[in-house]
Amino acid sequence: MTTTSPDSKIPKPGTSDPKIIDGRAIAKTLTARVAEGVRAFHAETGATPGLAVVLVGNDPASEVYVRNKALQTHRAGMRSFMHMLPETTGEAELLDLVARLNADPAIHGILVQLPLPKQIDPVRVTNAIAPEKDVDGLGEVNAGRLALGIPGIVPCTPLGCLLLLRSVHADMRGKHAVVIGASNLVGKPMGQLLLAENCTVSIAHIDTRDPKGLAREGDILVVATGRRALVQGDWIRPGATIIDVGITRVPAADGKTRLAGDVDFDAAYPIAGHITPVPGGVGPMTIACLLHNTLHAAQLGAGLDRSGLLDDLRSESAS
Ligand SMILES: Nc1nc2c(c(=O)[nH]1)N[C@@H](CN(C=O)c1ccc(C(=O)N[C@@H](CCC(=O)O)C(=O)O)cc1)CN2
Repeated sequence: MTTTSPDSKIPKPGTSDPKIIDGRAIAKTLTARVAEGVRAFHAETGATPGLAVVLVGNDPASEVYVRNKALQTHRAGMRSFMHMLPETTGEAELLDLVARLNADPAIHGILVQLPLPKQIDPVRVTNAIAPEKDVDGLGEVNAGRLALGIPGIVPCTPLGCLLLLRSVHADMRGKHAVVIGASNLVGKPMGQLLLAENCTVSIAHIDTRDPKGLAREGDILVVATGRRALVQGDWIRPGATIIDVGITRVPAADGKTRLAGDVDFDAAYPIAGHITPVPGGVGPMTIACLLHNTLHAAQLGAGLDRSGLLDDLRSESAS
């Protein structure tokens, strides 16, 4: 079970601290708009968007994420198709399932939960998903479209981070955005999205000589390394906006576990202008954006293009 540490200074999301970017609240608004869009889609086409989620193995965190994805897919009025495969599944077997899902007209979106067991190449699998059903946006077609600035499906976590940033920045033009972490899942697509906002973008990775010095230059700092509390107060430019993508389960004093981010929240909070908490920041946005991408894929498949949902999420308070 997950709890918040009793001695943490992290204010609870929803307590209306203007410094805290409340991912749960923004995700709730997006999810409600997706549900409205699903009803309209059904009224117009008679069809219901369907999402297939594939989990290979029994990683406990992945099991929680896929269960939440199925639950929220149902709540948004869409159909959910779960495929739970054993840890020993071979790549050919998984590719065979992906091919069947590609051919199934009831399925508009396909997501293969990451990480995959070591005998399976994640790049080969994500590239096997039909680009129009690739709601994770991780295949080479959608990744290429993002890099070229052509409309496509955008990966869920970076898209969620962008929406959180837009809730506090009406215009990001000219800001120096520093991304710590260069993964295909978050860091690289995040860099592309920030570039599309006309930010000056730096991406730090494992061989970057002075990540702390680079981070201190950032008006915007997005941290996605999987290294708990890597970013301390002296990594942060005063007034910067901090987006913490990290989620690590750590033992808590009461014998349970709690979630911690890549940013030391208590050290960063007094220095930052705006900051996301963990939990309650980026995580809920990942699932809300998955629902958005599934509806969007269904709309495109039916010849309807209604991608305007996201633009409505700009906050009136953004400056
Ligand atoms: N194919 C993919 N695999 C993975 C992705 C992805 O986008 N596509 N992202 C991550 C995990 N992830 C979604 O799959 C994810 C992570 C966290 C949350 C979330 O809601 N977190 C909550 C806390 C939930 C809890 O109590 O555990 C929060 O931060 O508030 C949702 C989805 C890796 N794999």
